[in-house]
Amino acid sequence: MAGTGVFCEIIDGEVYKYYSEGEWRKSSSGKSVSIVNPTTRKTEYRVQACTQEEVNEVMEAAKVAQKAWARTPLWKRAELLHRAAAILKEHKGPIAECLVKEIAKPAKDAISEVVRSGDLVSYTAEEGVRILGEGKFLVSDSFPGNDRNKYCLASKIPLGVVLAIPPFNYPVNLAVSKIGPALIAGNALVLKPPTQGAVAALHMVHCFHLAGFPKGLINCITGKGSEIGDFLTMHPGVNCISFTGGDTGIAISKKAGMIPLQMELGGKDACIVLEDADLDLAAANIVKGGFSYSGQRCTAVKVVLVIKSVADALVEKVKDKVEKLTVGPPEKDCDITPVVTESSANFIEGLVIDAKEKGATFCQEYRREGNLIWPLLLDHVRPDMRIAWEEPFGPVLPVLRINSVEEGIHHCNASNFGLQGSVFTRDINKAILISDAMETGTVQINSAPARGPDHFPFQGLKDSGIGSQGITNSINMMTKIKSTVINLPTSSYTMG
Ligand SMILES: NC(=O)C1=CN([C@@H]2O[C@H](COP(=O)(O)OP(=O)(O)OC[C@H]3O[C@@H](n4cnc5c(N)ncnc54)[C@H](OP(=O)(O)O)[C@@H]3O)[C@@H](O)[C@H]2O)C=CC1
Ligand SMILES: O=C(O)C(O)COP(=O)(O)O
Repeated sequence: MAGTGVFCEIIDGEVYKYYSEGEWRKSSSGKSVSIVNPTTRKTEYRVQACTQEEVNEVMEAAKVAQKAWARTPLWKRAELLHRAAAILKEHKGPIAECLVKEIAKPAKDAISEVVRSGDLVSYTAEEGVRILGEGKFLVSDSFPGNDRNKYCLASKIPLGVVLAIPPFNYPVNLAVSKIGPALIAGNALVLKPPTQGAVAALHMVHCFHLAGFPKGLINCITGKGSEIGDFLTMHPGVNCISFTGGDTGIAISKKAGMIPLQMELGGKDACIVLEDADLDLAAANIVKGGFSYSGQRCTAVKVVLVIKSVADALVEKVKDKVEKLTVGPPEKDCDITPVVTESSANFIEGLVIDAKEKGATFCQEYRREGNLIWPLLLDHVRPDMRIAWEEPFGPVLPVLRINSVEEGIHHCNASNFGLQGSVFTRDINKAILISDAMETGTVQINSAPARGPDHFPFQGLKDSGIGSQGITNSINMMTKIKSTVINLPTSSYTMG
């Protein structure tokens, strides 16, 4: 059970502690932030509302710990990460329990998130050993006018302190996807978990604590992003920010100093279905892509663009599958569970009402109880409706009927987002041309958008992000190149 057994030291009475200098502490603010269970809409947990002084302490501790960590052999860093991954998986039960209660993630998916996180950390350790264990050796005579008298040794060095800010929908997985790469590359880390999901994240941090990482190397500050966010992201002690979330990321990128930024933001992933598509395959992927975790994934299918001649058939197949989705509490492992907050449910409802007023066809009756919204397919959506462009982050999926592939590509590229897209066709040549034309970070051919497998590059264009994630890219992003040039008194040619 959460907060008990090996986790008993992370809680004080009713309030979870924050993690600083290798210890679980109570904030001197005397204030806490409540986490409301999306299903019961009652306070489930409380976390510390950390102060600016506590942020300063954590940054100072991280800076000191990083220096020693950078001198720790790479294989030892990897060994500790493997240990943390094993502990994380061993304690998947209580961590998943928090995900169910804090963010209403269906029970099975909650377990999968923790297991996937353990695997991610292990893979990161192995990949780090491979890619950080080698550098580049360059010689000068390949550039015009130079003799072979300079040898350049280029290697990857840590950045310093990485600030990691994940979103509510993957509070554990999108935290470790930042923590793992930061640590293997020799950085220290300050985590600011999302408020909804903070307790799951604190349990995950404790697994790193139990693995025996040095004091101060990993830290976790809790509190509302709107209150301590700016202080954290503009803190002079931060050398890199890795953020996943919504528009907040755009604001952060404008305020942050001259430091590397990794931003994974929103998406409006389009699914283009051509007349020659396997409609059963397309329908299955549209339902899985559009409705898993109730549509609260940045990579969810968020708009279907289907060629008119096959639209009736596709909509019918999707509708049949939507009607089979189970709706209810996450504890019962239902497909559709309550969305994360009441304000999120209100926002989704606003998009639905707008579509209704402008004449969209409702394939199901709209139904809502509290934060629970029944899955809804909206047909005959037109570009003048908000839902054609905005990201509901909920179980509501619009279908736009298109006359041509060009119209579909135009709609996709007119969006300010550019995360992923997908295309369904049996013609691989057409699929490649469409993929090239879509202004998105990834295009999936004959499958729904998805971030994983976690070692694949994952990036958004336009307002969907800066830089690229995926294990290898994140490790590289959290390092700098350092060159040492050996200047020889005379040119030297091997075997020359
Ligand atoms: N591209 C991707 O990989 C993903 C994108 N997303 C996008 O994220 C959005 C939903 O996630 P959500 O968690 O609500 O996103 P938010 O942008 O609201 O929050 C993300 C994180 O930022 C924190 N935060 C809030 N304000 C600040 C601030 N001023 N400074 C620093 N940090 C701050 C939040 O903390 P707190 O909770 O305390 O407010 C949370 O930890 C959707 O738009 C979705 O598309 C989500 C997942 C993945
Ligand atoms: O946070 C998200 O929504 C993602 O990064 C998507 O991850 P997924 O494709 O594995 O659900």
